[in-house]
Amino acid sequence: MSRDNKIPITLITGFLGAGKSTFLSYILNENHGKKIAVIQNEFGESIGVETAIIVGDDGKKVQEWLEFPNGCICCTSKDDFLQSIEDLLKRKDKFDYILIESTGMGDPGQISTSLWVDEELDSPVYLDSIIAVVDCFHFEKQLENANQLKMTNTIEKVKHDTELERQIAFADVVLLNKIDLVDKTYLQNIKSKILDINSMAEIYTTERSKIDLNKVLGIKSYTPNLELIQNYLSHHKKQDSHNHNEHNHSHSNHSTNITTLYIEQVGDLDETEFNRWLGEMVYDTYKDKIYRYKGLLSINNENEKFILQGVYSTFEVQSSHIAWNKNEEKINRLVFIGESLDYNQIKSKIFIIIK
Ligand SMILES: Nc1nc2c(ncn2[C@@H]2O[C@H](COP(=O)(O)OP(=O)(O)OP(=O)(O)O)[C@@H](O)[C@H]2O)c(=O)[nH]1
Repeated sequence: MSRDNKIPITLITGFLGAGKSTFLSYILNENHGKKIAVIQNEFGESIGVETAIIVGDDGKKVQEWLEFPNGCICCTSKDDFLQSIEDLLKRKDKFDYILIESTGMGDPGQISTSLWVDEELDSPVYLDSIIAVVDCFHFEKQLENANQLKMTNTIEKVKHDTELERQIAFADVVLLNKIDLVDKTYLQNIKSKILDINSMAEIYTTERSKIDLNKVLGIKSYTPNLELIQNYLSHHKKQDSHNHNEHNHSHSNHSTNITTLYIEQVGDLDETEFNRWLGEMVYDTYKDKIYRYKGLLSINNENEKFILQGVYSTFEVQSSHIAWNKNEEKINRLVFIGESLDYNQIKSKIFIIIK
C-alpha cells in the first residue's frame, strides 16, 4: 500500500506538565480539515480531549468516540498502543489522522519502532513524526535533577530519569513551550542545550502550544524525502572543518551523554558491506544506544541518492529517485543520535568505499 493511502500517525511526547494536552486541545479545535483520532494512554485533565474517556462500571477505561465541533473524532485507549491502533483501524472510514499522546514517562523509541515494524508489514498506518513538547521554564531544573540522579541512583532510576533527554533525542520536532515564562537569553540557552542532544530536530517556540499546523502535521519525517534529509544535514556540513570533538556535540558544560554525532566520507559505498557494518553497530556495539539516525548515501553502481532512516536496530536504506548531479561530489553523510557515541570508533570501520 502506498503511503498516500495510509493514515499518518503523529506521536506527541513530553515531560509531565509540558503542555501536551494543551497542544492536543489546540489541534483538535483548529480548523485543520482533518478527522483526527486521539489515543492517550493515561487520564488527563484538559478539556476537549479527555471528555472522550469513558470509565466503565468496573472502573476500567473503555475506548469511546466523540465528535468534536470541527469534525474531529477522539478516543482514548487501553495501555497497549498497538492494540488501540488495531481497534481504531476497524473504524477506518471515520478518521484520516491519528495523534498519540504518550505519557510523561513513555519511551518514544519503543513506540516508533513498533510503528515502523508495522509499516514494513504493509500496515495501513505510517509514522509521520514524533513531536516533543518541552516546558522551557522547568527544563533546566528537570535536566539537572535527572543528571544528579544519574550519578547517585540505581539503573532503573537512571533510565526513568533520562526520559526527558530521550524524548528530545527521538523528536523530529521540539516545541519549546511556555515561552511567556522565560526571557530571550534563557530561551537561547535552552535551545542550544536541546541542539546538543538532538541537532536534527526542528525547534519551534510556542505559547500554549500554539503553532502553524502545517509545521507539525503531515510532515513525513520518516519518508525518504531528499529535501528534508538535505535540510537536516546542511548545518552539520559547516562543522566538518572543525576537529573530531566538534562532530560529537558534547560540550564541557553539557551534562548529558546523549548527543548528535555527524560523519561524512567521500566515495561510493558497497551496499552489502554498509548494511553489515550498520547492523553490527546497532545490534551489537551500540545496542539500544543509537536511538535515531539518518543519512544521505552514495551506493556503488547506482546513480540515485539513497536515504538512510533508522530507530534503534530498525533501519531502511531507500532510493530518493533523484540522481547525483554530474559535477556534484559524492559524499556519504550520516547523523546519529544516541548515548556515549564515539566518533573514532564509529568512523574507523564504517565506510567500505569502492575505489
Ligand atoms: N504559562 C503557561 N502555561 C501553560 C502553557 N502551556 C500550557 N500551560 C499550562 O501548563 C499546565 C500543564 O499543561 P498540560 O497541557 O496539561 O500539560 P501535559 O503535558 O498534558 O501534562 P501531563 O498530562 O500531566 O503530563 C496547564 O495548567 C496548562 O494550562 C504556556 O505556554 N504558558
